Amino acid sequence: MSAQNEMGGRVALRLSRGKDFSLDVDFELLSTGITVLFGPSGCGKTTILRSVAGLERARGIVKIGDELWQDSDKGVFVPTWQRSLGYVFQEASLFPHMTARENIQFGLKFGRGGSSRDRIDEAVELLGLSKLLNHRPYELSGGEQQRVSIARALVLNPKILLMDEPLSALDWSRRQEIMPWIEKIRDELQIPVLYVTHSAEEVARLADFIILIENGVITKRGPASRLICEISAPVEIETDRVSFLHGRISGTDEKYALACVRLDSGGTLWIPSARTEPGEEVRVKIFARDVALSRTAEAASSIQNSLECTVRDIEPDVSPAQSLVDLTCGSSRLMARITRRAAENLGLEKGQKVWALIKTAALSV
Ligand SMILES: Nc1ncnc2c1ncn2[C@@H]1O[C@H](COP(=O)(O)OP(=O)(O)OP(=O)(O)O)[C@@H](O)[C@H]1O
Repeated sequence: MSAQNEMGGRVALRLSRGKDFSLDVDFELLSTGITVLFGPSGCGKTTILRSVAGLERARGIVKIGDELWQDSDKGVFVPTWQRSLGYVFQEASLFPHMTARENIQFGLKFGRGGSSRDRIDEAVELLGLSKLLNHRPYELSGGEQQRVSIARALVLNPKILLMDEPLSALDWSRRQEIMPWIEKIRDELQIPVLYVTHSAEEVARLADFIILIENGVITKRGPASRLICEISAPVEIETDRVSFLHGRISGTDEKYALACVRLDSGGTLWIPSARTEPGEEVRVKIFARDVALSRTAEAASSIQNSLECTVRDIEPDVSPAQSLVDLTCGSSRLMARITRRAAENLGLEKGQKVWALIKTAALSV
C-alpha cells in the first residue's frame, strides 16, 4: 500500500436533479492509493466520477494534483478532453477488430506529453500484458480485456484514474484473476485512484481510504483499516468467509522465515515472511476455517497467533455441524468457523471475551 497522507486533490460538488436527487459532497483525495466511493445504488457515486471527468455539470471545485479543472465561482471549467484522466468502465469496451496493442495505442490519440512508446511499455509491464499484445478481444478473457482497458487508460499518463465498478461485469474467478493487478496498480502507481464499487470484497482488498455515500451526501469517511468493519462483515471468498486485518511488518525471524505484523487494530500476528520488508504495510487475509477459539490466552498448541477478541454474534453455518462466530478484534472484525459442538462446549455467547487462535501457515498478504 503506497498511500501517503499528502493530498492529491479536492473534489467539492453540488448538483440537483429536480426533487429526486441532489448531490453535495466535499472530500480530499490521497495523492496515491485507492479512495473508494461506497454506497447504495443511486446514491451518486457515478455522478461524482462523471463530474470529476467534466462529463457532468455540477457546481463546485475539482482540483487534481496541481491542476484546477473546475472552480465554478471563478468561472473555471476545463473541458473533458483537456483533463488528464484515465476512465475505466464496467465493460472493457475494446475495439473488436483491433489487437490488444492497437487498443492500448488508441488511448494515446487523446493523450499529451511524454514518450508514447515508454508509456505503452510501462502500462504493458504494470498489467502483465506482454504476451497478449497481439490478441484480439475475442481471444482474451473478460479479466484480460479489462486489464487492456486499464492499460489504455494509463498510457494517457493521467493525473487521476477513475474506475467505475471495473470488476462488476466479471464472474468470481475472473475477479480473483484481475484483483492482484489492481492491487499492483494501487501499490505502484503514483497518482490517486477514485474507485466506485458495491462490492465489500473489493473494498476489503483494495481500499486505502473509504468514503461512504448515501442520498448524495457523505455519511462517513476514513482510512480503510478503520472503516472497513463498519461497512461489511468479513467477505465471502472461495466459499469461506475471509477477514482482512491491516498492519505493518514490525520485524522478521529469518531463522524460521517468518515476519511479525503489528496490527492497526491491536495485537501482532506472525505470517510466512515471503515478499515482506520491515515497515511495509500489509493486509493479512484470514479464512474463517483457519481461526480456532479459546477461552484462555495461553493455549499450549502449535498455533503461534493469539488475538484477544469479543464475540459479536454466533451465526448458523451452511453445514449443520458448524457455526460462524463473528468477532470484534480491536477496531476490526474477524470471523471464525468452528463446530457447533465446540461453540457449545466453550459456552460462547455475545459479548464474551475469547482468544482467536490463527495458524501462521494459513496466512497470506
Ligand atoms: N442522466 C441522468 N439524468 C437524470 N437522472 C440521473 C441521470 N443519471 C443518474 N441519474 C439519477 O441520479 C441519481 C444518482 O445516480 P448515480 O448513477 O450517480 O448513482 P450511483 O450511486 O452511481 O448508482 P449505481 O451504484 O446504481 O450505479 C440516481 O437517482 C439516478 O437515477
